[in-house]
Amino acid sequence: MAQGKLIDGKQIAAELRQELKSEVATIAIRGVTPGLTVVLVGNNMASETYVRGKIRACEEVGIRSDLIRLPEETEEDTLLAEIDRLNQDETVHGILVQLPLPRQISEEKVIARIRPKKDVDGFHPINMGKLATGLKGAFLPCTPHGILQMLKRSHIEIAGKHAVVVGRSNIVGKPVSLLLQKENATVTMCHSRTKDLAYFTRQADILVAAVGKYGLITRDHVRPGAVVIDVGMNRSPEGKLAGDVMFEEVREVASHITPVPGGVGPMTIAMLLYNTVEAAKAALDS
Ligand SMILES: Nc1nc(=O)c2c([nH]1)NC[C@@H]1CN(c3ccc(C(=O)N[C@@H](CCC(=O)O)C(=O)O)cc3)C=[N+]21
Ligand SMILES: [Mg+2]
Repeated sequence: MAQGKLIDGKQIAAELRQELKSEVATIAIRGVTPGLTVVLVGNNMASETYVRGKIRACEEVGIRSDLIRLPEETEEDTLLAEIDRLNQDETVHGILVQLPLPRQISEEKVIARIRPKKDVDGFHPINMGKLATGLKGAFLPCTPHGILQMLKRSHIEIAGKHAVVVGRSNIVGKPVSLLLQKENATVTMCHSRTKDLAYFTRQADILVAAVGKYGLITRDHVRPGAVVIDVGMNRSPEGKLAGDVMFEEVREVASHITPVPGGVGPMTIAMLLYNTVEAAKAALDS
């Protein structure tokens, strides 16, 4: 049986971290250590895992990381005041408030409060707006940027190709479609209200699945030879970490495919480090 090539996000992310490590060393000569502060509110099991991964990755490349833990019942004003303090702190180049937040706190308000220059997630409306209008100097959101890096470093051509994005979230679907358009792909966006999803996905040269629904993309959704990027983070019925794509059967028709775990996730973290280093460099030059 034919097998699509694995796009090894874990491996590519490791390469990126090595590149960033030498970049950090160069900045250190000028007396600055890039600093990332992660704010974690409440007790979310998945968030604990992700935050641990981010902090370990920072250590590896020489980025100083701080973790601020706030209790589940934290009031919105308390968190906003904490962000104000971090906005003022010159040793903090990047601020990341781990999502989701407890229900009493508006994520929208919190994201808007972070200084755009420290918004290493790329979620602030200023950064999103810059991306949408093609203005320079925006932090690119980490998952979409990571996907682009995986495609480029796997020598997959984007220009002129039909990219189909399933999912329209602010964090992945919308920004990845903008980035793919910028790279001259023809982009189709699908979502939960799309009728006959397979009709659209079967036309994709590059298929990005970013819905968060186990088993959404089957062999029947994929054109032979397509490149398949799986952004989903779900549990299979057996309790294993799995994406939106039925990996084994889709791999038999795809030319390239990303696994879960070991695909998009590690790239997201690598691009967070990248943005933090960029933030520190920008602070040096200002
Ligand atoms: N402000 C904010 N920024 C984020 O970037 C952000 C967030 N909030 N909230 C949650 C999501 C999720 N996310 C992941 C990052 C890495 C992996 C990752 O490295 N996953 C590993 C597996 C990890 C495991 O074993 O569970 C992998 O795919 O190989 C997954 C998920 C970042 N997020
Ligand atoms: Mg909320």
